[in-house]
Amino acid sequence: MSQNAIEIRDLRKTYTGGRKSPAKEALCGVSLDVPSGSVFGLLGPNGAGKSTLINIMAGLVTKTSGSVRIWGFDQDTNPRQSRAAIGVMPQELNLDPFFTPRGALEVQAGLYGVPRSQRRSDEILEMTGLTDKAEAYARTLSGGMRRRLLLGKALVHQPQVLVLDEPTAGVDIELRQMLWNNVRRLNRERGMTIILTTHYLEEAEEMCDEIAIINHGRLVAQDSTENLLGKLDARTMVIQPAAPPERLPEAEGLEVTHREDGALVLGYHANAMPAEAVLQAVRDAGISIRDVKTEQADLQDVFLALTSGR
Ligand SMILES: Nc1ncnc2c1ncn2[C@@H]1O[C@H](COP(=O)(O)OP(=O)(O)OP(=O)(O)O)[C@@H](O)[C@H]1O
Repeated sequence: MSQNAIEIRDLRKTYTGGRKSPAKEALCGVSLDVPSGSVFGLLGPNGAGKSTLINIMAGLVTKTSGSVRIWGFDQDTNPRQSRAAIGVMPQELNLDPFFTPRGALEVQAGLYGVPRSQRRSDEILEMTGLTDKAEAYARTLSGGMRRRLLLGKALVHQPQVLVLDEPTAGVDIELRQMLWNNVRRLNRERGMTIILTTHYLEEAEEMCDEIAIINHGRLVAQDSTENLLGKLDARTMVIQPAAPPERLPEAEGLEVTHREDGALVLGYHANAMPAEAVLQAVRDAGISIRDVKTEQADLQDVFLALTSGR
C-alpha cells in the first residue's frame, strides 16, 4: 500500500463542445495527493471542476490526459483494482425506484463481484439505519433514506477510499449528524480514507484533516486544515481610543485606518506580528485604549481569498 490513497498527476479534462456549446476545459492540469487514512476536503465554487475530478476518480468520466492512481493502482494499467479500491456516494439521488434497499445493495455487490458469502448487506442496512426499510421499494423512501442507501451502496465492496460528493447538501441536521458519525467511524475504526466535497465551510473545517481548494479547473491550495487557516493569518484589531489620537500607531506590517466613528482599524498578520506588538505600537503612539476587538480568519476568508477575482 502506498502512503497516498490517491495520486493524481497533471490531470486534464476538456468536455468537447457541441454545435451550440463551445468546448470546456474543466480541469487544466491538476496534481493532487490524498494521504491514506485522512479525511480530505475538496472545496471550490460552483463549476470549479470538483465533480469532474471525482467522477474521473470514480471511473464515470474519461479523462483527457494525465494519470490517476488509486490505492497504488494506475487507472489505465490496472482499471479493475483501482475501481475496486474506491466507492463513491454521488450527489444525485439516482436509485432504481423498484429496488428495495436490500435488493439495491445485493445488485451493487454483484456488480463489484463480491461473493455471496462475503456480502454484508445486513451490516450496511444497520449502519445506515435502514434495517426497518430493508424490504420497502426505493420509491417509497424519503430523500434522507435514499441518501443513506447511496452511502450503503458505496460501501458494499469494502473500498479503501470513500468519496462523498456533497453528502450533506440540503439535508436536515439529524441526517447530517448521522452521515458524519458514520464517516468518522469508517475513518477511525477501519482506517478508510474519505474524500468529500462540501459547500459548508464550517463542516470542512470541523471534519477534514486536509483540504484542497480548486478554482477554474486548477488547484489553488492544498494543505492541512490547520496550516491553511494559519496561512491566512490576516487579523483585524479594532480599537476605540479613550481620546482622539494625536498620531497614528506605526509599525512594520501594520496597516492603520481611522474610521469616522473614531475607531482605529489595525490590520496585521499574526504570523509576522503578535497581537502584543500591535498593542505596543498603539501605546507608543500615546493612545489609551477604551475598548478593543479582534477578528480572525476562518475558512470562509481563506476560500474567498483564494477563489475570488481569478
Ligand atoms: N458533461 C459536460 N459537458 C460539458 N461541460 C461540462 C460537463 N460537465 C461539467 N461541465 C463544465 O465543466 C466545468 C466544471 O464542472 P463541474 O461539475 O466539475 O464543477 P463543480 O466544481 O463540481 O461544480 P458544482 O459544485 O456546481 O457541482 C463547468 O464549467 C461545467 O459547466
